[in-house]
Amino acid sequence: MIILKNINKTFRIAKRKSGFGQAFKALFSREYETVHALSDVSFTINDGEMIGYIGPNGAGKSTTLKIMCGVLTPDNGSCKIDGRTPWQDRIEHTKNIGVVFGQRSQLWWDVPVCDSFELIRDIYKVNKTEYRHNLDELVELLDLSELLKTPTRSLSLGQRMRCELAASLLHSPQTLFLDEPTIGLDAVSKIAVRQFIKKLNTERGTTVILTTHDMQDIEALTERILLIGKGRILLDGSLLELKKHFSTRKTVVFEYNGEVSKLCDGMTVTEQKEGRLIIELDPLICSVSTAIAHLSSQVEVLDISVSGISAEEMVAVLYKEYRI
Ligand SMILES: Nc1ncnc2c1ncn2[C@@H]1O[C@H](COP(=O)(O)OP(=O)(O)OP(=O)(O)O)[C@@H](O)[C@H]1O
Repeated sequence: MIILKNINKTFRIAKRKSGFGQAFKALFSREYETVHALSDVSFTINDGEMIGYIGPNGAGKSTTLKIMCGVLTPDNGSCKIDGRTPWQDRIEHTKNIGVVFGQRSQLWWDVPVCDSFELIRDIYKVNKTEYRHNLDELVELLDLSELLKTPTRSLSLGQRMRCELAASLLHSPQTLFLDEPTIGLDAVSKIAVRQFIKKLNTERGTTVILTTHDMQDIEALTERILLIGKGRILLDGSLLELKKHFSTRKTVVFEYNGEVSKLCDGMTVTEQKEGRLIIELDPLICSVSTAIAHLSSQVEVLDISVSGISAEEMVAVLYKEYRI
């Protein structure tokens, strides 16, 4: 279980004006400014949950993750992960977590992937049987057999990300922190990585904390989202409930034969051509079933699809609403 209570973190940054004269002056007297990266951040995550931790650039996501991993110490507040304080019980804590930072690598650049894995086994002191079992499973699930003998520097981004995921899981951690795990991946690799994370959560019960700007990751993986903006937690809720709350309209696409002569109140046409009609519905005025009945009475309906707000649209609304 992860419990964060009133975590604050500030960074002190040296201010420097441009120009050689100012650079020289800064050698003798420096001015500093304080950045409040996290302000009173509190939340609880239960074992086996998969959380989407979202917010705009600079909101404080990576800082929170680094505190939870024990890399950064907060100014004050408490963080307990399975009863341990990450920055105080670092060795014991590290044995129980896996971390993937999409922009950084934990693999040794010039050595074959399998050698990096062996080094990780040594660092984490994973016993041979457990290592063999985990490696076999990960090689199969992530399709790594062709990659093990390749040096990391020769891997494509998607191949490296699959190896990074495997590296973070060789010691069977109970909690996995993922910071933008699908950044820069092509569509096929993204789907493979998402499927793997989902499987890990359902089959091994691994707790997953995922930060991403890719709302398709959120849509595919998480049921609960935590929204952070300007260092403060602004919202903590179920993705489905949020979507329902923000879904003030529905989009219905009709494929049909014939002539649509009239629409009813609450329907707005966004596109109409060659037997295809896309309408936006205001559900308070016109329900989906009313719209279907109304159009079916005029034309032969061949196909219908209904969609609500996407996670992407919802997050755009949220960011606007909270002015972050
Ligand atoms: N080491 C550091 N030194 C100084 N300021 C920092 C440091 N790390 C983070 N910050 C500042 O803290 C704030 C939060 O940064 P953080 O990296 O946590 O944001 P983020 O939500 O992960 O952003 P992104 O989505 O762009 O990765 C930012 O204003 C950032 O400039």
